[in-house]
Amino acid sequence: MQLVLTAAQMREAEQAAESKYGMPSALLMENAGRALAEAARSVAGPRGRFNVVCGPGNNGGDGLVAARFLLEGGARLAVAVVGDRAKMTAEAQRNLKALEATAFKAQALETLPELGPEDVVVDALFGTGLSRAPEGPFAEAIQHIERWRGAGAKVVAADVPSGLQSDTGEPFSPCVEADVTVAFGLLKRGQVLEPGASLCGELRRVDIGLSMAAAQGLSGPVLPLLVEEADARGVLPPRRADSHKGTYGHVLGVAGSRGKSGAAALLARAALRAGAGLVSVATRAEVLDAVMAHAPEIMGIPLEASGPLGLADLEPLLAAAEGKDALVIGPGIPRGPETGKLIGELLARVDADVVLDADALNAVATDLSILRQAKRQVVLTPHPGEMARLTGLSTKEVQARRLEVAREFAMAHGVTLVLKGTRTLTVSAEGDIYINPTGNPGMATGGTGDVLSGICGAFLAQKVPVHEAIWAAVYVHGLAGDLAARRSGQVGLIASELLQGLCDVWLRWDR
Ligand SMILES: NC(=O)C1=CN([C@@H]2O[C@H](COP(=O)(O)OP(=O)(O)OC[C@H]3O[C@@H](n4cnc5c(N)ncnc54)[C@H](O)[C@@H]3O)[C@@H](O)[C@H]2O)[C@@H](O)CC1
Ligand SMILES: [K+]
Repeated sequence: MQLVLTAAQMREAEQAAESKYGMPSALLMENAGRALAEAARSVAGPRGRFNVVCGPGNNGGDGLVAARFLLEGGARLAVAVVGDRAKMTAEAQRNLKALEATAFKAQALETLPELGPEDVVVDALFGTGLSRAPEGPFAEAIQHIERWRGAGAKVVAADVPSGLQSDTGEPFSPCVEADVTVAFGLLKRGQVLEPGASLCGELRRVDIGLSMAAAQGLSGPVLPLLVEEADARGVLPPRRADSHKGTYGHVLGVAGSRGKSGAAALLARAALRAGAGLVSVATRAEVLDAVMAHAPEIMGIPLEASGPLGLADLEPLLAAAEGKDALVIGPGIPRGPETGKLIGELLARVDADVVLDADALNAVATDLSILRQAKRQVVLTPHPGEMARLTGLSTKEVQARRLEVAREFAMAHGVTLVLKGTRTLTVSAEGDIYINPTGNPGMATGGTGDVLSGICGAFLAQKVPVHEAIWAAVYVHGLAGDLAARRSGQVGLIASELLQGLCDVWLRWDR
């Protein structure tokens, strides 16, 4: 897991490094610039040359340090300092002086050489201190960088692609698009939230000597965590030689209806592929055969009442839930006026963790107080539209404040919340935020949500503690999509291919 900070928190950490731990910022900058030079070298061709574009702040200072190291290493390079030299920060000025202590001189932007495919641009115009849209010479500098990139040069950004807002991931216009972004010390929000994450290209975090203790007790918003592959890989307990199907838990899916039997099948098959020992599906009697036709491993429980799910289904569902380790309610269910009440009764009485998805979310939106009455853990997996219904906000408002909206809801209602979308967020009932890096736009297709709910159910049934089970399920789901897209392409990807993708995940992890 990687901590993700705001620009203000990053400044605070840097100040703490200096005042509490004796790491002067000049030394941090030296380390940052050196790592930046190494990254630039790593993407250059054998005869590559370097254009280093520096701004007035400490980001420019990093660029000047990098230039000094590149020069020392014998690289062919040109450096431009954009803006008024008199307004540069003291650290940047000092590094300009150190660079120009030799015969080497920084030059005007317009006089930098044109670049081609072997070459590299170091973008050190703005970092976390960017406060408004770049204009005048700064905008021109970004246009130069874009042109060189268009000609095939690689762009290596110092900390943040210049023009990107490091707290939100939203770009100003213009904004640099980088091939590699070297993140100094700790990650910033704009590097992991889209569209910022894409504008960063490959993100390489480097240590710059910032004491990790400096990241403790920072003020401001809670620090989200970026989930990494090693975290997700370690979550499922190893399969012991002497285990049996009971060891891996029994998932009950309450899902499907006429015309939507596939939702139940995807949920159930995903739960099986995610390692659940047994999977049962409770659904309207008339569609049970259709659901079970998808996989002989599924066990079926017919719900004999008719019409939308309601209180008439309560007793059969309570009986079906006996001895189950996790329930997944929602994909493809027939929703009616009593569905929310039914779910409330189940939450209060069933002795298993419950995942609510799809129409189950819409059903509980009218009375959220039932969430607090739950006997065990509750997990909600809304997409932004469902989140809007749950909160009474517009989808646009949800998307504009994803972290905050998700966290407020999870804490207010005591649930684990998965807010789907690019960079899906998982928020624990305690308010811890996990940002997911896996997945791709090919997964924006019907049924992928049903697969996710099945994976969540399977991990819970395998007794993984809820706070880990869910961010791990989200990670695995996205990775399954990434691996499946290698066969089908993003355009061709369909939800049932995520099931094979899940197997690819287990093979990749030797599980
Ligand atoms: N403070 C430290 O100890 C360290 C800082 N580091 C670097 O410092 C960066 C942050 O440095 P700064 O806070 O100096 O900020 P930046 O270097 O990102 O630039 C901000 C400067 O540009 C000005 N500015 C902001 N937006 C502008 C615009 N649109 N047009 C024209 N001028 C604009 C600001 O007034 C300020 O002078 C980090 O991203 C990182 O690269 C690293 O060297 C590591 C150590
Ligand atoms: K930059």
